[in-house]
Amino acid sequence: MKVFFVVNPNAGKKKALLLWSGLKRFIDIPYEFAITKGPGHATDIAIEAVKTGYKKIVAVGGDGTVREVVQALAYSESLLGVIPAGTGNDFIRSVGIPRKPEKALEIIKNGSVSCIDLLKAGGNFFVNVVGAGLDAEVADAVNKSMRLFNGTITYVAQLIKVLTFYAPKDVIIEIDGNTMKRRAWLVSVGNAKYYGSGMMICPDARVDDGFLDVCIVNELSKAELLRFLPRVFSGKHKNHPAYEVIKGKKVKIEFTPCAKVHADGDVIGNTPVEFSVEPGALKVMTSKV
Ligand SMILES: Nc1ncnc2c1ncn2[C@@H]1O[C@H](COP(=O)(O)OP(=O)(O)OP(=O)(O)O)[C@@H](O)[C@H]1O
Repeated sequence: MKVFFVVNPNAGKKKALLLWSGLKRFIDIPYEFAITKGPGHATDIAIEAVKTGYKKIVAVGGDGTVREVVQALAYSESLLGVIPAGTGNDFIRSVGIPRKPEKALEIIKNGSVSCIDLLKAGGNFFVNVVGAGLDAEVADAVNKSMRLFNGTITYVAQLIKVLTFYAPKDVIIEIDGNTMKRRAWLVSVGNAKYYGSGMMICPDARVDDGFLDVCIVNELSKAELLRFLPRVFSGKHKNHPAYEVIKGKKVKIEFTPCAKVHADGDVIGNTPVEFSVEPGALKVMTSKV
């Protein structure tokens, strides 16, 4: 079965091409590849590869590259493979794809196939976590910042800046027709567990359970929030009284005043927003789920 690799040279702070050059000598199966030329190109390449009949399409990049390739593979018979070459690589953490490129290549050659769910919003598919509120506001500030320092320093600096003006907001959340009102810092909707380079915001989310995990960080003081957030890396935040999880298939979120919406850390608009789960919509080459 011939394999097609979609390589994003911009991924991993532009180190993905070097990684790909090193990996090529380990590929002892028939394959073709293409290098992306800019945002959105990975989707076009993957659509063409599916049309041409390739059954295994491999994203060589980070979560952004995976997302672009997934737009072409959702509900198709073609399998997604991933060679992690990005910065955060959050998707592979949830589906059992190894971090080391050579080991991830083994999965492409001999791995098993898992059917996983996708998140859908506004006609687009997402693999990890979407949501609205504080985290989207911080993601926006980070993406617009000069990024003079490493990821964590930039994130913490922007979080502190955002906290000078941002406060919890009233939110109406509708999950499968049931409406609830909260005052919350943020609402995350997880297909998978991780976003933001290893933050386990939805620790109980499973990519193959047919449900979304709606995770709410309810109102707490700024001082308590700053103690809460570091615990998200280990998942220990889930026992905090301000944290709440509800599983569902269709979710509507409406903040007052409106809040920014993110998908895997990229701002995609403002609330109100609707998300749904697409059960088993993607076939992935993996060692386990
Ligand atoms: N040739 C290119 N030049 C510039 N940008 C590109 C090119 N090809 C793709 N891109 C864009 O690069 C962006 C970053 O890719 P990706 O998310 O895979 O890497 P990353 O940000 O390093 O990893 P992660 O999302 O896991 O942190 C994507 O938004 C994609 O659209």
